[in-house]
Amino acid sequence: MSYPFLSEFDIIFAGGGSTACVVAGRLAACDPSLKILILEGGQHTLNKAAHVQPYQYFTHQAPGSTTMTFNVGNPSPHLNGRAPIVHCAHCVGGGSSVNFMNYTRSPASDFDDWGVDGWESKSLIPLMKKVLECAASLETYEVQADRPTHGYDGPIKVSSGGRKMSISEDFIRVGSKYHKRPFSDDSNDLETCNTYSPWFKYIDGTTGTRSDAAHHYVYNQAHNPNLQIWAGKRVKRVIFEDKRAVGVEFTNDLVSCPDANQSLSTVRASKLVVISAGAFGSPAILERSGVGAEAVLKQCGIEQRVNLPGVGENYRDHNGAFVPYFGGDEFVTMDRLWRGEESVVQEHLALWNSNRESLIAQNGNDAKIKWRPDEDELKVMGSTFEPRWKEFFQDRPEKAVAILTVFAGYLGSSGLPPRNYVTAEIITLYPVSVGSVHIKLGENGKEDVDFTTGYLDDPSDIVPLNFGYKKLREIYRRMPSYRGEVAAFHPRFPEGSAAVCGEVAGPVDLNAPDIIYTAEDDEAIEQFHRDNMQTTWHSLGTCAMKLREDQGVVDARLNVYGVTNLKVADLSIVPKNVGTNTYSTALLIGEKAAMIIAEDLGIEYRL
Ligand SMILES: Cc1cc2nc3c(=O)[nH]c(=O)nc-3n(C[C@H](O)[C@H](O)[C@H](O)COP(=O)(O)OP(=O)(O)OC[C@H]3O[C@@H](n4cnc5c(N)ncnc54)[C@H](O)[C@@H]3O)c2cc1C
Repeated sequence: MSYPFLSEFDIIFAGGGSTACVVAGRLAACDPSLKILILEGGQHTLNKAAHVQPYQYFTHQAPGSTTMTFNVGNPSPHLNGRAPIVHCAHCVGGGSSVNFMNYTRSPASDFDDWGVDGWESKSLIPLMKKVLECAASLETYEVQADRPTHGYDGPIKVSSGGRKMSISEDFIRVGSKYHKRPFSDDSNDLETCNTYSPWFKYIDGTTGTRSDAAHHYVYNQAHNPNLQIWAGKRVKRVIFEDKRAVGVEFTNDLVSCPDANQSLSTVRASKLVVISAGAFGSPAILERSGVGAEAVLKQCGIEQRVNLPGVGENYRDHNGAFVPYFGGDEFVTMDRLWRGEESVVQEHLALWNSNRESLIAQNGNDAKIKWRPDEDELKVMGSTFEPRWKEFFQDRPEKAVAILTVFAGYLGSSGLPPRNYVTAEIITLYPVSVGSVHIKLGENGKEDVDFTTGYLDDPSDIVPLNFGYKKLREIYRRMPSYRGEVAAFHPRFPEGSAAVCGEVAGPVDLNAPDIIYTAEDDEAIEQFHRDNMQTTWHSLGTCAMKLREDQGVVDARLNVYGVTNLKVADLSIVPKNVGTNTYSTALLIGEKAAMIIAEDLGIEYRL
């Protein structure tokens, strides 16, 4: 069948998020004559304050936001019947344009665990720092000089952000004393964990702006007419001639352009189609193109082109809980800015425009521990976690069970009274539970999503959350800014319990006894997490790079099995979870994908 193609490009990217921008930007820089098109469902982000000014990151989660897609999961008995909502980005630059900007890297061994040729840590580390003659590194690490695993000449800037938060300094000081863990100034060296450390950010230390993939890989090549971004365009499916991908079909995106017509257009790709629509978008495009499991396609009335039952399976995320506390009035938090108090915003904008030592270049989150339990903690965590500890963590000192941190400010959308808050956060890093994301035909005959998060399906997954709640509470109780718990957002402890929450005058002594929790209290914490645990926005794995017979979707060179001229490049290819906030992994996959594609197309890779 032949199609009336609108125009022709060498490479078309279906989706213009973090990874797509890296790949497209690198290829365009290597060969400016290459005709590249990025089709992105969301809108442009170029120089828009909500994307460029770091402090605004949480605005993207507001109800009605058009820069996010709100994916509603199926109700789960492990979440007390709740249907969890997992957001993903919907704008040029994808997650890199809306994320919290926390700079974290996984242990090098995570990549070795994938077991995929060419993706071992020894092949990937050179992409993070400049050791390859032909390539620049992906980051410029502004916080410390001469660190062997960091890069110093890449487009993505890593700094400590604007004005430092004293609450985070207290977290490191109190945490390391009370929790008896050492301090380290770099827990992102691909190995170190279990230390109290500063948490650096994807923020340019000179300009105070977000270091996203859109501005730093693609928008900065606006002089090249061969690199085009068409925003507000939703890719429906890949077009094939026999088994060869030759283009894509797209329409106006209903969220970005609600009034535009919904007619379909096609563009031709003479060399390659790269699906880069993230963990939700990429499997959906494959399934709409007839690549996937028979039952899924049949339910949607789509003719199967390639039987790939792994498409949409292997969904993974990290598990998070955000718990607010009252903070002392005399401490600096992000609350007044986040509430939009005009005088404070103007004051900090003026600072930002002059010397950048401003809260505009902050996310309120300057410290963390990548935590591993010690013997005593493991005893308290009990037998439900023991098998998981022994099988995965025990002999691997570089693998953390969770990240514990505090935000200086209330990170939530409930209208709390205007005062100072601190939010404690736990992110568990290698949950066992796995979910899936597929398209389905909704009751109205329109396409819908059939999304199972898998959250807390495995009994071991809730244990670190429960333990982390108690540990973070003990740490924060000892910090100078502590003024008690915002009870409505904590577990409902029974009346008379020593754990009952509420406002207090100030912190307890560093050596004060820990709160003793009864079995009933523990049950309240368990129920709290089943009712409230949430995504950490680290969705991945749904087009896994594995052997085809092992439910793989792409091979080690990112080719989709069973067809030609079609690759996937984004976090959906990650076969096993990574112990990190995932922007670093998306950047790395982008760098690696660019080299693979250049090699495939015979382009000299020199930057
Ligand atoms: C709210 C939030 C906070 C985060 N915080 C951090 C953090 O602090 N630190 C960190 O390291 N990581 C963080 N992350 C994670 C990180 O940003 C993501 O893991 C990463 O950006 C994913 O990259 P990707 O290329 O796989 O997908 P994305 O960047 O999500 O890109 C996919 C793109 O494809 C587009 N798309 C989807 N379907 C279609 C279609 N059919 N047609 C056209 N376009 C389509 C989407 O609109 C999107 O722009 C956060 C993510 C979010 C969402």
